[in-house]
Amino acid sequence: MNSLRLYRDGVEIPQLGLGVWKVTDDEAERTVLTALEAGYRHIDTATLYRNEEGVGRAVRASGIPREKLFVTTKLWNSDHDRVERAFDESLARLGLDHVDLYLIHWPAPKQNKYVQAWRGLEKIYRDGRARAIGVSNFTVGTLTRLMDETDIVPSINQIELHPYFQQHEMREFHDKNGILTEAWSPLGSGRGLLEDPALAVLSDKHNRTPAQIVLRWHIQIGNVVIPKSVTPSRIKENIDVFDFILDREDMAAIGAMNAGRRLGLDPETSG
Ligand SMILES: NC(=O)C1=CN([C@@H]2O[C@H](COP(=O)(O)OP(=O)(O)OC[C@H]3O[C@@H](n4cnc5c(N)ncnc54)[C@H](OP(=O)(O)O)[C@@H]3O)[C@@H](O)[C@H]2O)C=CC1
Ligand SMILES: O=C(O)C(=O)[C@@H](O)[C@H](O)C(=O)CO
Repeated sequence: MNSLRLYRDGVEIPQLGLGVWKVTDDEAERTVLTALEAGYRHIDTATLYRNEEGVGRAVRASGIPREKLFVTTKLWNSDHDRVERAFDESLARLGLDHVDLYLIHWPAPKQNKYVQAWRGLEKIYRDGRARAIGVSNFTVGTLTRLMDETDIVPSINQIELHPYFQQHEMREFHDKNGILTEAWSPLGSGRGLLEDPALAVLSDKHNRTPAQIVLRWHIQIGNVVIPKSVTPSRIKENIDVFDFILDREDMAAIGAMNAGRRLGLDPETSG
């Protein structure tokens, strides 16, 4: 499994992980165990997903040493002014004494508490209870304010990113500031991307599924990527993307799919 270096102090994040949004707590236990057995070592959950307990049960049942696993969870919008208590509640639900990555889930600019929330994550990081800290759904504006007003640069920004919504501006800003880009809804969240004819051509060329083509594209442009599936065959298929290469023509064909088509909420206006 490829890893990307997450932080200056050497924390590494597996480049591909399993996302579990919209997975029930019971389903999450089975799904995460299937993924760990398939070789995944990185799980992405959140307080919002209401499945941290199931993720924790799977982590313990797997028998895999904790230090071999990378667990991310996220601070929800309503907890921006109670960060340490919310973090303790997440650890308790997960049954863990630390997480590998803690994220602010959304900046929620209308409530204007994300700078205060980040200071709480800085303390959790300094106390060693999160090996790394980052953000999600931050924009150039909210990231710039965070970097101007606080001490630690976020290690990662998890944003909506897939062939229909390629986020060039954000990826360039991240690269300039040493922030990793992590792609949420990397497969287009089951809303038609994988049926795009351009992917069928590449699928035939490489004898790989459209999902594997898309995930390989993410890997080759340097994204951390967290596809979700509760289907065992797909969970296995999605991690089987490290033994083929998309050539320049293939990458250009996917690049041409960029349509500015956002599928999720707009960080500028939501929360
Ligand atoms: N920070 C944030 O605000 C957000 C974070 N996220 C994170 O990103 C993760 C991934 O995004 P998400 O929106 O869940 O969706 P994805 O883009 O990962 O797509 C998941 C959908 O694609 C289907 N699918 C998965 N693999 C395949 C395959 N190989 N072939 C065909 N279909 C496939 C799944 O079906 P099935 O499960 O039935 O197999 C599901 O319907 C989330 O789970 C969450 O962890 C997501 C949204 C927002
Ligand atoms: O809330 C929704 O409908 C979404 O679009 C998701 O982005 C959700 O807000 C979320 O943050 C999942 O991580």
